[in-house]
Amino acid sequence: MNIFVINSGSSSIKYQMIKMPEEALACSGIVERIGSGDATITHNTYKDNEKQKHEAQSHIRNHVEGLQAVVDLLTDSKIGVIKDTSEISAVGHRVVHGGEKFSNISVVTESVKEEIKKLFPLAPLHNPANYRGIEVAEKVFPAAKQIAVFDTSFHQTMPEKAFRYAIPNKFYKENGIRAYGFHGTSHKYVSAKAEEYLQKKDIKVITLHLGNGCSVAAVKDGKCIDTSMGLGPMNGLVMGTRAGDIDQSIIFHMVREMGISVEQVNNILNKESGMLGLTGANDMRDINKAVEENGHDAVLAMDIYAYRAQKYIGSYIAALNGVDAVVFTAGVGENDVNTRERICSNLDALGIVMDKEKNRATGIKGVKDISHTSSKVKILVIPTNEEMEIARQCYQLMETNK
Ligand SMILES: Nc1ncnc2c1ncn2[C@@H]1O[C@H](COP(=O)(O)OP(=O)(O)O)[C@@H](O)[C@H]1O
Ligand SMILES: CC(=O)OP(=O)(O)O
Ligand SMILES: [Mg+2]
Repeated sequence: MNIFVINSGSSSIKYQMIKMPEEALACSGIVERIGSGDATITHNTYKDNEKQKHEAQSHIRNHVEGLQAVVDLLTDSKIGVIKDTSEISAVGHRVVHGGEKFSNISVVTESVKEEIKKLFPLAPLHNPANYRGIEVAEKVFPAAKQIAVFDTSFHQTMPEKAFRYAIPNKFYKENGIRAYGFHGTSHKYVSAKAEEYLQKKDIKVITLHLGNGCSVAAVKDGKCIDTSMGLGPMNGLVMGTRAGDIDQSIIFHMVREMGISVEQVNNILNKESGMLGLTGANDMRDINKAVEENGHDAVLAMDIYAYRAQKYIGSYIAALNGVDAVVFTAGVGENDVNTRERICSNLDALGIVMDKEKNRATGIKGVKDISHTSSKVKILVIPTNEEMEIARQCYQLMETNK
């Protein structure tokens, strides 16, 4: 069974086609800079685990044209992996916000789409793009079942003391204001991998998803008990362009005293803050370069980023009453040796000691154990695979609904 997984962003579409139950990746790719006039498609096909890269530049005005271009590659006479779109049984969509309605994956119906739409204000960078991805896929893959997999689902096991805010009850009861948490598909995937790697059940794991968006989760017996993101994917860790935790009075100060509109403040906190606001760059590769050149802003920004992560690790050790493993994942977590080293430094009192050489070792596929022999806690680098997790869940749903 072919499952096509879509992670639709505001100006990009990431996709993979996975054959299930073999879990064989047939192709993957990304359409970037949609609507800008110089959109690119990077499309990879896989044969005997060998990756072949095909790059194309194209005028792609919108998501419909983007996905249509991908379909042309999927069915291409030379590099195609299917003959017709009807060979795709299901399309799995990453949907970032599922609110309290969706603690599980869901076949897309008109009412599911309405619910996703209602959540636009809570995840303005993500849900509108995810919704558009669904609408486009319905046109491009009319024979396939459309399935939504929510970032929030994995966090629905959090106890009320973790997800409630200390604000008047009516805001929760009448307006659903609570912490939901995000990147759940990734936290679920890597925490399960940690269990598998340690060959131990019911372990306590702290998972750090450090990508463009960053979040940390405390996972006990495979269930999330707390996470750093809240009502929307804004708070918690310092991110590429998002501030993470701030004092709320900053917002009132900006609006009342500085005359900045609420909309602008939202934009500042979501798109102009985090590492971008502190250094002028949001990609850790550029910031690492600036650190090497002793740029003061870059060094300070790295310190702030790592210090925030350390504080969450400490508080989640308290929440879990101990920890067996700390897991790094996503673009920064998997690749940035300096950031991992900063985050794990000076945590020996908590039983966390990194082996710096193991941390810098390259060429290891799969799980990388970077803990020092003296470390009580395992420190693991585990590549996330949100698309595979989505494909697995879609396959299970298709099998049970047969
Ligand atoms: N080799 C690398 N070294 C350091 N950081 C990296 C490297 N590769 C990617 N990154 C970081 O990972 C980020 C992207 O992470 P990713 O998980 O792919 O994000 P998203 O899924 O949110 O787009 C980049 O912005 C960059 O900061
Ligand atoms: C929820 C979220 O922040 O997602 P991303 O990291 O893909 O931006
Ligand atoms: Mg991501």
